[in-house]
Amino acid sequence: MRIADLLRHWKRYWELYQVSKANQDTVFSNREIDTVKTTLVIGLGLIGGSLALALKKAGLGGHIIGCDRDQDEVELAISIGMIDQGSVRAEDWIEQADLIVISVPVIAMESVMAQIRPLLRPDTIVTDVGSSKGSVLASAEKVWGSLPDNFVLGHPIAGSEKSGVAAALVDLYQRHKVIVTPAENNPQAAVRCVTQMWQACGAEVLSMDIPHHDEVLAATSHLPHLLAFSLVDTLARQDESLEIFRYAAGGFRDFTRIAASDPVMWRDIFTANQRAVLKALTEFEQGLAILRTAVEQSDSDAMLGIFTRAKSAREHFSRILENSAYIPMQNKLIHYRAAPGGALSGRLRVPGDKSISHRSIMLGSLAEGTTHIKGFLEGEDSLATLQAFRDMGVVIEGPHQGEVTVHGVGLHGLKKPAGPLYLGNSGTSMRLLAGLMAGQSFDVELTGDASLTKRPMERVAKPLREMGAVVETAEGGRPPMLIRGGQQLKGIDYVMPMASAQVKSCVLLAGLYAQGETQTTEPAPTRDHTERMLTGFGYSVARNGASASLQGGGKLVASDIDVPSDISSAAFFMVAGSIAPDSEIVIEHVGLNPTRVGVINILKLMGADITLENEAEVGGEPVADIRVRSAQLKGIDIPEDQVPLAIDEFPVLFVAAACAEGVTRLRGAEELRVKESDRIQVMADGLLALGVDCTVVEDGIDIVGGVIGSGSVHSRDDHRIAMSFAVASLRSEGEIFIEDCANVATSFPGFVELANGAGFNLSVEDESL
Ligand SMILES: O=C(O)C1=C[C@@H](OP(=O)(O)O)[C@@H](O)[C@H](O)C1
Ligand SMILES: C=C(OP(=O)(O)O)C(=O)O
Repeated sequence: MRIADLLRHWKRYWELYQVSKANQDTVFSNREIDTVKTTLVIGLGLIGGSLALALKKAGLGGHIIGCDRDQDEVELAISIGMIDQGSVRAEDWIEQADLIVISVPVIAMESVMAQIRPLLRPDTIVTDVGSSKGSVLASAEKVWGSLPDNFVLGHPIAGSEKSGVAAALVDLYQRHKVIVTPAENNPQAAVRCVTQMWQACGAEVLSMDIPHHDEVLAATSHLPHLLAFSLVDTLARQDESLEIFRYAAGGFRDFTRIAASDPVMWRDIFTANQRAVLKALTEFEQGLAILRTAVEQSDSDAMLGIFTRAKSAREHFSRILENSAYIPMQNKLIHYRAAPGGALSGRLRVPGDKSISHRSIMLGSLAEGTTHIKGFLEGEDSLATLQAFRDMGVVIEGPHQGEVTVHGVGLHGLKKPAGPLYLGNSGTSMRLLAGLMAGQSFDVELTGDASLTKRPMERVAKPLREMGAVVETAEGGRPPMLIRGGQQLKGIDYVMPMASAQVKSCVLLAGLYAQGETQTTEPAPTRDHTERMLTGFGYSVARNGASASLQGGGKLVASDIDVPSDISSAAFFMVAGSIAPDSEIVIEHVGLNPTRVGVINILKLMGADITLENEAEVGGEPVADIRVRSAQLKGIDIPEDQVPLAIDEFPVLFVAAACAEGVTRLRGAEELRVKESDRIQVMADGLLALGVDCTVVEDGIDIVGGVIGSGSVHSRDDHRIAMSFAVASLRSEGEIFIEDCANVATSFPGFVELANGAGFNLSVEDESL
């Protein structure tokens, strides 16, 4: 199994976990576990013993009886209060048990089942703890002919290298996962009972089918154990006195801890899950052979590729476990509580520009040579782009404090990814990648989170099809997008129906792979980072008024990139510094590309006190420090030509409008309705909840400046909405509670710390699972 597959499995775990979590209330509305008066645990090892302890502690399972083939273990279990009664003869207790848990090694399951069978009441619920489910099912089928209705297979993933009653822990299952693998004939009530039993022990219960379970476990648990056993054994054989272990460093200890696990149990597991383990082992051997060749040939690129991919996968995996990665965004539940008031002061630097960060990875990957990037935005959106290129075989080092090194593979060097490219919350990633993927030789599927899945993709699919690409979308032109490889694209002259830099960039990037000239003409100027960066990478782009064009078939030459701070992130502090009384701040090194400065123009028209200092040009993009002082803002009619130049800044501009004297009118901004949320409606809902008078129209809004009250607002999956209401608190009468703010990490990691450092008063409430 490849790393990408593993990650997908873990992601699936989380999805399943979400489902099980969501079902939890329903599960607990029918408490089958409460009807259990007698529980029989057969096998008092670490797993069975810990279960008995946890059930006792939870006061569930009624009378707990424990059996073990070792009389001493039974006596010990009784003496420490782990069980109420017990013996070495399970058959003596079967008839009285309402719930039986078979927690013996998989190899012994069949004989225990044979013991149970003649005495089992039809209404008794049975479950097991075997770590390979196919073999347990096979044993049950051998004993009963088919799996009894009330036998629900399960597997707690909470092993340890220790075993026996003495090793049992009352909290072994706390925050551990248990997988149940229900069969079609299992009644809901039986599945619920087993689920409730594990949940009562503190476990998170997931559900999956048996073959899937066995493959996931073979790859994530059985294979690592096999390798640890083998490595230690190999080294031990090399040096009979075991002298070598004296010098063993932490790496050896970390890697081989699990080689101290119970040999008999593991022999049984490998016997029971033989097929899936061998499959995982074959894939591992293939991976190892590739690495071996890389080492033999001193192939530095190949080694770096493997190591950086593995490092990023491992970090990603850790973040999943810490519940902080973007992939399980839906699992993160963070709210902001914004206390009213505050004056801002000091100098601050917001993170790197998101649009430029995306493009630096894309062009760096497709260039010939190595691209060094500084100031890269380590936000989830640009990291999604980075991961997508790693998934297509590009070696990317970093990011380490904003530094990234991309080992370009050339325009035709990408490899087919092992699965769909997951782009999280990021519209830019999906639309720009769609253009690039249209020119590849392989098929690709582009997917994203719930918010991205609602966004329109037909706007890029249509011109791509005109170029000869084969693009499928889901209903209504939404993601996922399936892009078929191997098509010869031809250049088109595309007159864009909407002002969108993403559409323009998509078409131009597809144009790199097209025969002849590709031209875009936009109805209004939009950000031109693609055009600038292509030029910086040695690819000629002709620009003529609203049109940009390029010839297909050229090449990109690696170029170093210094990403300026993101004006879209700086905008929150521009508005904050303007509306908070007695404030003066400097936002350093902000990118001031003329196609992005609408927010400054609009705020100045409203009377903001904004001045630029230290103006310079870095890597083809103008930058400056922005000084902002408090000012009394006034309502204006926002000039329509500024709309595309400030497209991402409107949520926070609406907050400025709410603090201004008079009415601010916005028109020609229907594009706001198809961002991460419908930004017109969602902002209006929040402003109204805070007592601000506003009226929504199809393409804009009228906001009457006045008093911002207090209350609760919702981000609706949109980072910029969350941050905008945090800014509003600087002038609110009371506290603003902002629901669902984890998405802020897509564009502005560290927002809360930076804002509080400047004078905000935000606290974070974490309701993550
Ligand atoms: O090209 C880009 O990097 C972006 C273009 C804009 O989207 P549209 O092209 O949909 O307006 C903007 O909203 C987005 O945050 C980034
Ligand atoms: C619209 C935005 O981003 P994207 O389209 O990339 O999701 C944004 O960051 O405001």
